[in-house]
Amino acid sequence: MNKVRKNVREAALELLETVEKNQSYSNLMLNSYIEKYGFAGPDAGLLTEIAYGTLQRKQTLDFFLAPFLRKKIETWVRILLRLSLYQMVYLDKIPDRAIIFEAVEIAKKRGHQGISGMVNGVLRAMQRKGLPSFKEIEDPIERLSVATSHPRWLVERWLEEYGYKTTKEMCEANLAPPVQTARVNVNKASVEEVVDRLGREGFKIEPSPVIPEAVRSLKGNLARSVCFKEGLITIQDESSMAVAYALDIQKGQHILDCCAAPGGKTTHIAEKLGGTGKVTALDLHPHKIKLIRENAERLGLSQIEAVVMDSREAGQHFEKESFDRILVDAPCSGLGVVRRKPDIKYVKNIKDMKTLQHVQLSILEEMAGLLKPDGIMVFSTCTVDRAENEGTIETFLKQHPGFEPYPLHVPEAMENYVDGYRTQIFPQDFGGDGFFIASVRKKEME
Ligand SMILES: C[S@@+](CC[C@H](N)C(=O)[O-])C[C@H]1O[C@@H](n2cnc3c(N)ncnc32)[C@H](O)[C@@H]1O
Repeated sequence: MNKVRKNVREAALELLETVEKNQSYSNLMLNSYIEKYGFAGPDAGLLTEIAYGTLQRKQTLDFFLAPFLRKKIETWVRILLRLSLYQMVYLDKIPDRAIIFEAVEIAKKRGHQGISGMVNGVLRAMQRKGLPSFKEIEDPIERLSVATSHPRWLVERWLEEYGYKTTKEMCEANLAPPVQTARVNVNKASVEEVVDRLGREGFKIEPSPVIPEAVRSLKGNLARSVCFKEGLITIQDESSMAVAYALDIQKGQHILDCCAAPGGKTTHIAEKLGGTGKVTALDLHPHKIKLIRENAERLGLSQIEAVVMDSREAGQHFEKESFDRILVDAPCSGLGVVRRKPDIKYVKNIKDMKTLQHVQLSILEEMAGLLKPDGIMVFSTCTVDRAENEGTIETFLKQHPGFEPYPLHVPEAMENYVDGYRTQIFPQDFGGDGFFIASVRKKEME
């Protein structure tokens, strides 16, 4: 099928308008735009850079623009100004005159002469007069919020929960693009073999300093590698890889992964079982269960059974106390992954977090009955929020005297981040996603 040719910046404008209007997730939208307009290579890279960068720095760009805008402007014009300014300030490969020329052409096509003149005038004035300084913002909380483009309520919440230094480092780390990492399927190849093979495929690879079975890609998208197609690797963040360690897996065990799609952790668990035991993977949605099955097949992991099920009803389908280990990788606010999904920081709110905590507790509650005595249950989220993380697991422990904290197992390089039975990983710690992991044990006699 012939794809409609589209200019990269016009596509970026369209994508950002859709994200803003529908509050839809930028990472999903990006893939569909790349597909829709048939972008590849440098064009796909530039679209990603402009769309993510503009979204990531939205508040900062609006602060820069404010003194140059005299009246209210339409949303698409604001987005066009933001994405042009993003390129002028943060990308050094494209000359300003080319950026302004393109912005004016898009404005002409989309609007009338007046709008294109205004876009031209604003961008040229910014070029001439320079940008306002963050030093003009007296309130330190507001300054951090604007300079790092994190909503004020979130900065205030993190300041209260983690203090100024950690919050500032986290907000800054959230602006840096993540390094792509992959987990080696050690049942099929060693890390050295995979590093060597990916190197020969043209990728720039180094072994992970944090996770023994992981590699980092300094150049190239590993999802396009032959190693990926042959099931030698899985694209996964390093923090996420720590979760399977927490389960303290022994060969032959039956493990339940009750919020499993797309199966990043399910497949890691199965790899750790090394062809023994069984993993039962649940998720709410049939299309997501399909992803788990596809991943299991690609990796050659036959001991995974994926089932569509609401894990809050799992007690009706499985025998009581029938699993050796249970993973609750719960639905969460996702504030640990804003580097990958910048829209999260603008759309989530405290109400969402309370609702999610309620869901998390209902899932943990249902799972409690399915775990064998002496079994271990791990609760994890990809968020950074004390109430949602520590709050949920502490509430669970209070409500379930038959459970106790179990010392958290992590790879050696992560031991410094552990606090007894739990860890809150920040994006600035070793470059992984913000993640929370806690492990609890069911006492022998409940
Ligand atoms: C954080 S994601 C899981 C990521 C996955 N563990 C991985 O590593 O690839 C949470 C998942 O939980 C699923 N989910 C949410 N509520 C659920 C429920 N009540 N029962 C089963 N799955 C649920 C969502 O569909 C989503 O796929």
